[in-house]
Amino acid sequence: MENVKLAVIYYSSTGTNYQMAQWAADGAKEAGADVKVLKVPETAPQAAIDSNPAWKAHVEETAAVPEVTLADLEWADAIIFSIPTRFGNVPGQVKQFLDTTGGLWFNGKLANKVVSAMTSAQNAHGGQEQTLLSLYTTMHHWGALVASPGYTDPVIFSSGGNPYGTSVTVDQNGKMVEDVEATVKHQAKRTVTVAGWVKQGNQ
Ligand SMILES: Cc1cc2nc3c(=O)[nH]c(=O)nc-3n(C[C@H](O)[C@H](O)[C@H](O)COP(=O)(O)O)c2cc1C
Repeated sequence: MENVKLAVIYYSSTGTNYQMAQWAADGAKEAGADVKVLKVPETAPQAAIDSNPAWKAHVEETAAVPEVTLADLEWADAIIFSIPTRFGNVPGQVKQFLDTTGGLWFNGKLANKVVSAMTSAQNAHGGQEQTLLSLYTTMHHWGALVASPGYTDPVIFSSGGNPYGTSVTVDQNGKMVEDVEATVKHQAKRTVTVAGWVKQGNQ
């Protein structure tokens, strides 16, 4: 999908969603998209980060990843979010960022973005689907076009079968339980393909 600009926007405390964002970027690049991987700014107090060695290490390892800005949202034709489940909802860091998009929304700059989302949780039924739907609520208000994967490829059945977006379970050691790499890449390709159709139709 030449010319499709994709922002992969992630939040991650301990690396899972960072890895999923990288796979999404790889899948979209294979499909020919122009891709940026961007992190949602951290808002937690440093003391909270320091209290969890895995969180602290991840923040340090990803210090060089650019933080998402409103200009990135305006630039993108397509957006893939990758965010962990927090009590069946989006992390506060993500909500904080979404709540800065009012000006873009007011000026119609978020309408017709093609979006999809991915998530992770510690439990197999710990709220993954609800987290994706919570995020998609905001996408509907944006006037974005949600390109959920549905069951558009057999690979989706091999990794938990979540039609709302790829989701993965993370064990006590922070390791992914299901192998979702191919599913993430399929979702990324589908998102930029749909964005290409929308873009072409607009020209
Ligand atoms: C405040 C908080 C709330 C969480 N809520 C849930 C939950 O409702 N269900 C669940 O299965 N896991 C929950 N988790 C576990 C996270 O979803 C898990 O650590 C995350 O998916 C790992 O992603 P990351 O490595 O990208 O940070 C919670 C974690 C935190 C810190």
